[in-house]
Amino acid sequence: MTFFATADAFTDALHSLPAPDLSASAAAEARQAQLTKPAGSLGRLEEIAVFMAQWQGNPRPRADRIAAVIFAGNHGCAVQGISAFPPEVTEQMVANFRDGGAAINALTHACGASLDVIALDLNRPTADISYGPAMSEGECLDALNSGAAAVSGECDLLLPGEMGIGNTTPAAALCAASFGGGAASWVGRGTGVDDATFARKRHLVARALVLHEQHCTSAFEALRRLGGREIVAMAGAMLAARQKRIPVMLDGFIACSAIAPLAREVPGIVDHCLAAHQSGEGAHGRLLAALRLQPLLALDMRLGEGSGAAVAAQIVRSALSAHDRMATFAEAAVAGVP
Ligand SMILES: Cc1cc2ncn([C@H]3O[C@H](COP(=O)(O)O)[C@@H](O)[C@H]3O)c2cc1C
Ligand SMILES: O=C(O)c1cccnc1
Repeated sequence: MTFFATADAFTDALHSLPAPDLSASAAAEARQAQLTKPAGSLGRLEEIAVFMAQWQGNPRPRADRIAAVIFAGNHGCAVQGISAFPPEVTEQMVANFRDGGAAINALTHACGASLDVIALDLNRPTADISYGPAMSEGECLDALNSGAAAVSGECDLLLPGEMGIGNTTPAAALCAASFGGGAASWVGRGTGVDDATFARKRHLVARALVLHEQHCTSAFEALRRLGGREIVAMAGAMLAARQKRIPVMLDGFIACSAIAPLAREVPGIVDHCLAAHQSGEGAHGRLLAALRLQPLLALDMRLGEGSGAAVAAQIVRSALSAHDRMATFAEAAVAGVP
């Protein structure tokens, strides 16, 4: 199904985002004020309940149907040796996801989420971003549409994840093109690369920026030139979720890099997103700050796959359980504020 027929259609969608339902959030805030606890004592759990209410348009929001979707893609630049693992691991991990053996399988099981795995042309890597654009316009649109098509309307919370050996490199390039600072500010150790590989990554991103940075005048063009199919698909899924008012739990550095060019163009695109955690990838803290998001967790995870999002989804479930199940002062006959 085609959600974005052209680059302009994608840009138009980005510039006409639905607003939150403020009557639902006001009703949720009013309920929080009546629950049997001192005001504010559940801290950010209270904010999460109100956040979920305003996007679901429901003063008693639900987290029964949590959907994780992993997008997988391969990267032309991976042949330069920029990961601690070889590119064939992308496809092998897709098989592992389908067999149920990966971290994300265990973590979605723990939080009660469904898991879809969408492999995007794994035998056709993107072009090397240090030599030219990663994708043609048509290829970029295909990836955006694959992402958008993966978002079911029957979903309370979306957890976009990714798998793509080498993808911390295009992710760093997207961050630099979106927020400045150059390669040195954004390139990190990914799967745990040694010093020589780290230097190669920085060099590759610096070259890609020389080639593309001045042409990244729109979110679409940044995604097309510097992204990868799985990264672009996450961006498409995040935008489609917003169009359906489905809240999104952002995972680590790579998931956040997907929304970075969109946020540079329209900062409010992150309003329906929560940041699950601060990843161990060095630049993730800087990226969260640029997106103006406060992570829920800091567990030194640095995996991707949507793993941090699946852990943080349990916090959302806790927040909504308290919001829905607690008694009010009146119901419990507890003396409230005089
Ligand atoms: C076995 C394995 C499972 C993974 N699951 C996620 N990633 C993560 O590591 C990759 C990014 O790091 P880099 O840029 O250094 O290649 C992505 O595939 C990301 O999802 C994995 C990596 C490996 C090796
Ligand atoms: O934060 C992430 O998303 C991440 C970091 C390192 C490797 N893979 C993913």
